[in-house]
Amino acid sequence: MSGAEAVMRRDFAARERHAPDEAQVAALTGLAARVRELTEAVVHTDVDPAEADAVAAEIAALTARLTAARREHPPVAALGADGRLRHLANPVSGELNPIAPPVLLEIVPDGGGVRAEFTLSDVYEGPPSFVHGGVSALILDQLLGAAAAVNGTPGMTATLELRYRRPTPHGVPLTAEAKVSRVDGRKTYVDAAITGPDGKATVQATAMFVMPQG
Ligand SMILES: CCCCCCCC/C=C\CCCCCCCC(=O)SCCNC(=O)CCNC(=O)[C@H](O)C(C)(C)COP(=O)(O)OP(=O)(O)OC[C@H]1O[C@@H](n2cnc3c(N)ncnc32)[C@H](O)[C@@H]1OP(=O)(O)O
Repeated sequence: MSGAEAVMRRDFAARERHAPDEAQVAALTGLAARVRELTEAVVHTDVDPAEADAVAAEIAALTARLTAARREHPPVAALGADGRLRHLANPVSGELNPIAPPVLLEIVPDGGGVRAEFTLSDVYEGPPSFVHGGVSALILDQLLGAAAAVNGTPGMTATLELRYRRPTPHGVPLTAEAKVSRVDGRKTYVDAAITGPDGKATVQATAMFVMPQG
C-alpha cells in the first residue's frame, strides 16, 4: 500500500465513524445554500465601508457559533435516502460545501458514464461574461474521476488535458458528460466535455486515472 493510500484509508475510516445523519445533512445543505447566496452578495455588493465592517462583524459572530461544534474533518461521503453515494463536502459536487456550485452528478445507465446539468453564476467568472478556465477544469476533473469510479476502476488523476474550444458562458444552463474510453491495467482513460445551451462543446477533456499501487 502506498503512503498516499494509507493516509486516505485512515482518513476515510475516521470520517465514516462520524458521518452526519439525514436530518443534519438536510439542515447543513440549507446552510450551505445560504452561504452561497452570501458569497454572491459579497461579490456584488456596493455598500459603504461602515456597513461592510458591520456585516463582517456579524458574520464573524456566526462563524464562531458554527465553530462551537467543529468536526475534525469534513464529512467525506454519505449514502442518500435514494441509496446513491453523495460526496457531501466535495468542492465540485458537495451540497454541504459552499464553494461547490454544486454540480450534481447522475449516472448514465448502461455504462454511459456520468452527466450533470448546472448553471454557474458570475461568482465563477474569469474573462468578462465567461466562466474561469480553471473552474471548467475543476468540474471536468470531477466528472472524469466519477466516470472512472462508476466504471468500477477508480483512480487518482495522473494526466488531464483540456481543449478550450469556445468561451463557456455563465448564467445559462450547461451540460457536462464523461465516459470511460479504455482501461489498461491500473490505468483508466476517460473523455469528457462541457456543452453550452447551443449544444456545442465549449471545453473538451481527456484524462488518465491511475489506481495507486497496492
Ligand atoms: C450520483 C452519481 C454519483 C457518482 C459518483 C460515484 C462515486 C464517485 C467517486 C469518486 C469520484 C471522485 C472524483 C474525484 C476526481 C478528482 C480526482 C483528484 O483530484 S486526484 C488528485 C490529483 N492527482 C494526484 O494527486 C495524483 C498524484 N500522483 C499519484 O498519486 C501517483 O503518481 C499515481 C497514483 C498517479 C501513480 O502512482 P503509482 O506509484 O501507483 O503508479 P506507477 O506505478 O508509477 O505508474 C503506473 C502506470 O501509470 C503510469 N503513470 C503514472 N502516473 C502517470 C502520469 N502522471 N502520466 C503518465 N503516466 C503515468 C506509469 O507510467 C505506469 O505505466 P506502466 O504500467 O508502466 O505502463
